[in-house]
Amino acid sequence: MSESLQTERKNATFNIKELTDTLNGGPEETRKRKQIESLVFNTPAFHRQDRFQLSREEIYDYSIKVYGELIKLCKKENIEIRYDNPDYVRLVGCIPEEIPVGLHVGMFSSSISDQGTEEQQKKWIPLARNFKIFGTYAQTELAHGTFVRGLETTATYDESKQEFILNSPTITSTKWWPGFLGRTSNHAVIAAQLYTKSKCYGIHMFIVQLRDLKDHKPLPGVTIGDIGDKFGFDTVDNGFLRLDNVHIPRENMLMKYAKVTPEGKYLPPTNAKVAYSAMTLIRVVLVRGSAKALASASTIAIRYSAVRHQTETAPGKEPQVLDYVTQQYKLFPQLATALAFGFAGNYMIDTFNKIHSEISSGQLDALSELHGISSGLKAYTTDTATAGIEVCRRACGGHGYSNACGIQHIYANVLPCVTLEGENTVMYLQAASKVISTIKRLEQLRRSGMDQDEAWNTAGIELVQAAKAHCHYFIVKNYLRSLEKLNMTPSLRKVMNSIALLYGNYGIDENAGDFLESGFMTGEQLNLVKAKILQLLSEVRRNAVAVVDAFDFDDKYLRSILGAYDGDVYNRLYNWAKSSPLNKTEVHSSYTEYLQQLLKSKL
Ligand SMILES: CC(C)(COP(=O)(O)OP(=O)(O)OC[C@H]1O[C@@H](n2cnc3c(N)ncnc32)[C@H](O)[C@@H]1OP(=O)(O)O)[C@@H](O)C(=O)NCCC(=O)NCCSC(=O)CCCC(=O)O
Ligand SMILES: Cc1cc2nc3c(=O)[nH]c(=O)nc-3n(C[C@H](O)[C@H](O)[C@H](O)COP(=O)(O)OP(=O)(O)OC[C@H]3O[C@@H](n4cnc5c(N)ncnc54)[C@H](O)[C@@H]3O)c2cc1C
Repeated sequence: MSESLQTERKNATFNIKELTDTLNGGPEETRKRKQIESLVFNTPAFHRQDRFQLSREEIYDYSIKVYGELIKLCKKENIEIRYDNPDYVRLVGCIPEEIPVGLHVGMFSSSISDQGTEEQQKKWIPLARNFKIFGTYAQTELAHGTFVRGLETTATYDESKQEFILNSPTITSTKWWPGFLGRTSNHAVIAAQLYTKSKCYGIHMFIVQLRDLKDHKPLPGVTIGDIGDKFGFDTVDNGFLRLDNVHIPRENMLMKYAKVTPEGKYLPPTNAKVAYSAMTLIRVVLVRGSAKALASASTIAIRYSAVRHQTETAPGKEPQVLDYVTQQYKLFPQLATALAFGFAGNYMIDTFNKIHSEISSGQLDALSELHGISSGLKAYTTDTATAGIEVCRRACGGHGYSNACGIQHIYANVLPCVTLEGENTVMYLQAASKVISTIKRLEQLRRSGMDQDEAWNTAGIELVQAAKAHCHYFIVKNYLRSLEKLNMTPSLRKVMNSIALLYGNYGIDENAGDFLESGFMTGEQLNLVKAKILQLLSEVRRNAVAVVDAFDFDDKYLRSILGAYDGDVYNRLYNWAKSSPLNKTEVHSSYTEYLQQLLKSKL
């Protein structure tokens, strides 16, 4: 155990277990979480020491093995695999890999339970829940992702056979990106333009079988595969799919809201946007996911900064890098942001569950509001978390560039979230319409003679800025309100208040121009904010390691040599390097192949 970390933990002014329980929702919640997590951390199949030295194919193979182990574990422990089952959420939450269950449960099954009729749910949900089928959610195409109304895949109703014919009419209509589509899934919920009696009724959702359940071979008319290597998400076979007049029964159209009768008559839904519900759920989940990812990166960087000593500030005195104010200014706002986003994630899940039950009972009024806030917060938290995670990685210096750091994999897994489930710029624009000052700008542009679309596009930059400000304001307000509601001992409350004040003041400092431009604050007041930040950094310094300890991430989840709980960084780093496949032999074969000839040649 690193002496520096021991001292940090001894100096803490609050009880770490109390904060862990507070963040988990109480001691009983902590107990349940740790009990469930121990199932994963004590199962060797879920962990590979050489995970970051595998090829793409080996990594995919490993992810499918983990998928199978997870399903077996859930069956053995009688944990129902539903996105609204807390034990299931705890279980998948401690597996730091993207595995197929996420899309199968979070989008494929949830689309059917949200938009399928009773009969359709009775037929398909048990098959999905018992993993008799593996599903994904195939909406995005090669040429369209954001513009859902512009998707080109067609579903044409054939009255004589009472079937839909699914077709990819152009190369650009090829489904492209859906997770676990390329090799894993044998079914998909597919978004397609519905045609009946030669009329188009827009995007609707259809259950389509893609592969044979006996030998997993693609069915006739189905061309399917992996889209190739990516920036990250290397466990995921994001796929492509082309459909050549694939016939499905009429009953495979999700018909809780919109319907097509056997005679081919289209019956519209009360709200066309209910078809988009699966996207909203994932956006809500991504808010909490961003918080967890930033908390993980903060844990690694702050522990490492407490262990790392660098540069003499006085003869013979080499301080911890965590004592440098610049290091504190990098890391403590990330820690504060992770806490703020955690509270925002809790709010979003509670709000989603409340509105979701209203929507399920047919009350659709709050759908638009839920869409606006979930889109805005998804964009704001994923943008901010990815940037903050990279700040944490850089704060680890040279070792931050080694895969032994562990932050790279957190970053690579969060980075696509700024695009998937709605490209962030476009998502901001879904919350901006609620911000008054921007509306005034739009009205001014309209008065100048522009039409709505032109005015909207011209005001786009301000719209996005307004949406970011709106989300930031919401997160600060929710953070303070959440702290007020929590029972905490005075010592813990003092620490949490300092961190919350740091988050608020840091946000003002980061956006000082907006506060000056709007006349909301003067230069003098902004200087007070800067002074307050310095004071808060020194307050947080004493407890920073203890606060990240309270997140209670197991070393097996963090997979970080720099951020391990015992802080034994240098021995671990040396052993990790020695285990690298490149060091298997004293002399690498390339020597005899190439270098030796070079040495001998008469160049
Ligand atoms: C861009 C918009 C938001 C709007 O598109 P548009 O063509 O401009 O307009 P529209 O379709 O006629 O809609 C305008 C209207 O529809 C509303 N709306 C839009 N989306 C939703 C929603 N989700 N819930 C509830 N309401 C929604 C909007 O608020 C508009 O309402 P309004 O007419 O103003 O009252 C929408 O199409 C959209 O969400 N695009 C992003 C596509 C997306 O998120 N794709 C995700 C694919 S699945 C995925 O990435 C999974 C990754 C998971 C993983 O890998 O783990
Ligand atoms: C790792 C990963 C996993 C994914 N998984 C799935 C999945 O499981 N299922 C699925 O269906 N899809 C999936 N997707 C696709 C994802 O949902 C889309 O990529 C995403 O919705 C963005 O759409 P796009 O790619 O068309 O980007 P585009 O919209 O083409 O974005 C390109 C640029 O255009 C800008 N832009 C576009 N429209 C507007 C506008 N109206 N106003 C202003 N600017 C605009 C954007 O801001 C962006 O800067 C996945 C993608 C990734 C990266």
